[in-house]
Amino acid sequence: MSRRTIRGDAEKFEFQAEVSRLMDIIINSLYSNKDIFLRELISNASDALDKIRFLSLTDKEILGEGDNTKLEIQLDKEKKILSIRDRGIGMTKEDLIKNLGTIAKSGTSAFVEKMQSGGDLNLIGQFGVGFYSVYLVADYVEVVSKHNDDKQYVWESKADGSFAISEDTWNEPLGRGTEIRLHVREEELVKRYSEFINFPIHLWASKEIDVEVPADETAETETSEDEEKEETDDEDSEKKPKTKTVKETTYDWELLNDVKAIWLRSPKEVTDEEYAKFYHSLAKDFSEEKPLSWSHFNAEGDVEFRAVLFVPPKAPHDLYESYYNTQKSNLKLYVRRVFISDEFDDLLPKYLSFLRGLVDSDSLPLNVSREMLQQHSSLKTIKKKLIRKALDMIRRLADEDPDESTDKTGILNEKKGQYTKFWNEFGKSIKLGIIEDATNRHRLAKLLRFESTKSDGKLTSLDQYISRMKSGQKDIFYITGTSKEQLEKSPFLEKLNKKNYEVIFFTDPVDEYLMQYLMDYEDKKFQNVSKEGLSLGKDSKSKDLKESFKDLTKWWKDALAADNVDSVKISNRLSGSPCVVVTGKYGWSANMERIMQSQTLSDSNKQAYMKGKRVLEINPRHPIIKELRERVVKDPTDESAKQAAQLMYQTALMESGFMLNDPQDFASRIYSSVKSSLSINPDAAVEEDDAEEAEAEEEAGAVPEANADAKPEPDTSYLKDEL
Ligand SMILES: Nc1ncnc2c1ncn2[C@@H]1O[C@H](COP(=O)(O)OP(=O)(O)OP(=O)(O)O)[C@@H](O)[C@H]1O
Repeated sequence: MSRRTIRGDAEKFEFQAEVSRLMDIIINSLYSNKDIFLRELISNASDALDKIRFLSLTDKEILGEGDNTKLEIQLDKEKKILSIRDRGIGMTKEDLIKNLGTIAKSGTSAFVEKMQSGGDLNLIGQFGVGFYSVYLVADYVEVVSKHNDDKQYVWESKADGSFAISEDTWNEPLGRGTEIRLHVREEELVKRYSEFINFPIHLWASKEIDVEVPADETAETETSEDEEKEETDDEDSEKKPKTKTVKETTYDWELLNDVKAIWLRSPKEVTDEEYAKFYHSLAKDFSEEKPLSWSHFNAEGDVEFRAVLFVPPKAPHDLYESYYNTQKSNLKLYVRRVFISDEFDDLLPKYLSFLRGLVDSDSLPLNVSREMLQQHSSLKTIKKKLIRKALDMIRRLADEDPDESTDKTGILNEKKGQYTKFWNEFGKSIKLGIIEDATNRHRLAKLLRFESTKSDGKLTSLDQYISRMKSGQKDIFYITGTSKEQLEKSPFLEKLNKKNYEVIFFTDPVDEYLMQYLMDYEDKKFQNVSKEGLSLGKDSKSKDLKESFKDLTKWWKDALAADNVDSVKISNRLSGSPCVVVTGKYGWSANMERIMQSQTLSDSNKQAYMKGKRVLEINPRHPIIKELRERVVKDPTDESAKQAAQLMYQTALMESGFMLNDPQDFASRIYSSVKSSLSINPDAAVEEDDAEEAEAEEEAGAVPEANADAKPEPDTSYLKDEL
């Protein structure tokens, strides 16, 4: 029995606020692709069937008897009610309250936000709130559910901020499972989305069939003249009993899908289109975009398994949010064709958690608990092979991309630019891989891309860098900072650019961590050009220069005693700038210091320790430096030389990417320098303004406006946890 009003005696509940907002958006949406609700419901039904099948592995009784043992989905439609029934695990009263309304998942508000900024409703399943898409087509929904541990209940809602639950005493008992009844606004129904669901889906459908019935008198008189003529021509026909064919409507369950397991087929027989469709149903990603790549293979030997891995076309919205805190793998594990879990975190390392796919193994036992399975020794082997295959697949993406090849003869094709696309979506994962996976570090480093002083605005690789190295160049040079534009102007690049050395730009905060782990590549060491140890070949004059600036460097070091400067040296990296501040080889770079200071929770003791030493490097050919040397040699107590030296140091700190400890001190030094260049008396005071003072007193009582544009702190929590 169905109705369109909420039962009066039902227990009423309010939807959690975010859920209610989400439903408002959905019910008022003008989205035309409304049939997505069906795939969400079929996918939920399939999940519920997976759950009961998994439980039945250890407890056969759980499936019950008769029809209850049939793991299937049924679609039925009468007038304006569409119902989808599964014999899955079902929901208890508490499940109904929690799952369908009162507990907002993390995806709820993320999805609401996305929708408010014009996001695509099609992505609803990826945010874990697919159920609510039923309100795209229905204005009243009933969920009848029976779980083995509870009685049968009905959940109902008109998406008006509340829902109601009643014990079900009027519907036919379901035995076990869930029936969702949609009271649809318009009549619509579809057959898609059922492909790749591993349970049979039956549709209660009407069929027109031809039936032979005896022809009666009236029928005969209605025959057309032509037919009559034919009949009289054909002598024999007159002797047969007269019958005619009429159309009759019958109802029956029609099987919609052919429950095939794509991974069991030979990769040669599966078309690209089938892989793309399989990916879409696996990832609940129903955008038009195809996966970037896939790998379908059969591993033999001690441990046997089949697997299909996909690189999605886009990174999920929360890929790097709390990267170190969540256990999330996107691989489905099957044992001998039976779905076991999609929460197995030990199949792939974290950094590859962006991959989608499934593994089906014959080498794992079926009748053990998930925990026991997690310990099984074969898993290690599976994981190792999966990583190899995944990295091969990513490498292939690069190899097949004509943009990646140095040989420019490659013809235009659809693979063009695909590695850049991959890199923009998942590059950070490759970097995290280099940090986390020592065994595959070299393989992952091959996949690394970056811009450099010679990459011409494009991405380039370490192999390409090496192929361009100057003869005699031993190290791979790089610099870190916030943007390429800022780094291009850095004084650290002056000499390197002049001498035509290539320097890599690393501008992602994670790059600083990356370079602590990536020490060398193909026997070449990495050298941060803002750190000590930069060698650009022998300079024959360096010894003499050092000697001739000894007075200045010693004097300057003493003058900066309070500033923690380790030494003052002649620089080999400067051309146009007078000086620069270099950090020690093993301490933090200026960029790293800035990153650490912006992290609210970072430990200040550790900061002081890691800051490492600072070296002021001076350009012996620069006129200011030459002048300073002369003055210092003449009179080491020269006050204006001291002032200038301090100001030069602070300016160099800034230019080298450091944050100043005391910006006020710096500003007042600049102002006195401006005064002297304008020939103003250094003691000249600022005039008083009576009118301004009076105004200031008046305004003191006013409430200041809140700053609505205040920018939130960047989220670097995933990095915090790394340390
Ligand atoms: N047919 C069903 N049988 C049993 N439980 C169900 C069924 N449909 C929904 N549920 C429960 O309700 C929850 C919410 O469903 P919803 O579709 O909104 O999210 P989800 O299934 O977790 O994610 P997704 O949207 O990706 O399918 C599910 O997690 C499940 O616990």
